Amino acid sequence: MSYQWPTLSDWLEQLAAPFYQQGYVVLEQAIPADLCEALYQDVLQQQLTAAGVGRHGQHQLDKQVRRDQTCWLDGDHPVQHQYLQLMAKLQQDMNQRCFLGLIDFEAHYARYQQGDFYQKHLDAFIGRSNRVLSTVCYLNAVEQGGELVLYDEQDQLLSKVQPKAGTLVVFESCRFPHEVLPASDTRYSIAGWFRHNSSIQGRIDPAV
Ligand SMILES: O=C(O)CCC(=O)C(=O)O
Ligand SMILES: [Fe+2]
Repeated sequence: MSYQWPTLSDWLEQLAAPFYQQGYVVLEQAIPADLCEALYQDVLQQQLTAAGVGRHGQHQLDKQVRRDQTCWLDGDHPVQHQYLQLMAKLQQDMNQRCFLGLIDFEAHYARYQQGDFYQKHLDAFIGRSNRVLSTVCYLNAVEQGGELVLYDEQDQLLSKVQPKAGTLVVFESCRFPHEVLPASDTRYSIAGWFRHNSSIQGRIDPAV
């Protein structure tokens, strides 16, 4: 896989323009091809563990809801740091253009193996989470299965995304229900969330 990555300002424009119009964007070839390849090699080395639902003591392993395996990104690791730096640029730009007040970004690698899925859900509920924008970046191409399906607020199908290395999806966390259909081929991605700074009942990031 190789492609020419645009200038930073073109990149930001390609993401921001559709996002501003519709609250979500699906952009192919959205991270540099060599970075994508390095992240893919990196995730293959990681110890991934079964993902849970909820946080802060309410963390549950719920295999009815999701079956992926995850590992949080760590800014001390050079390749992961590069990805986080790129997302920091996006954060800055989103704050300037859309006044979102994002202060922070958290992200994890995820692996969906054959049969793994994530049922339809929202990443945040108004007043119950600091997650503002959800991001998913795909690290490998899959022939079939594992599509991300995005719905609108009326539960109408908006977009079905076939994972492809370098594709980035960004959407408003509390607005778009979405699901991951059962994977056939093993599928690697980075799911991340930009957050803002309101504490809710004294906690910075309660369960979603
Ligand atoms: O991997 C995807 O396409 C979406 C994952 C997701 O919805 C999540 O981790 O919350
Ligand atoms: Fe999600």
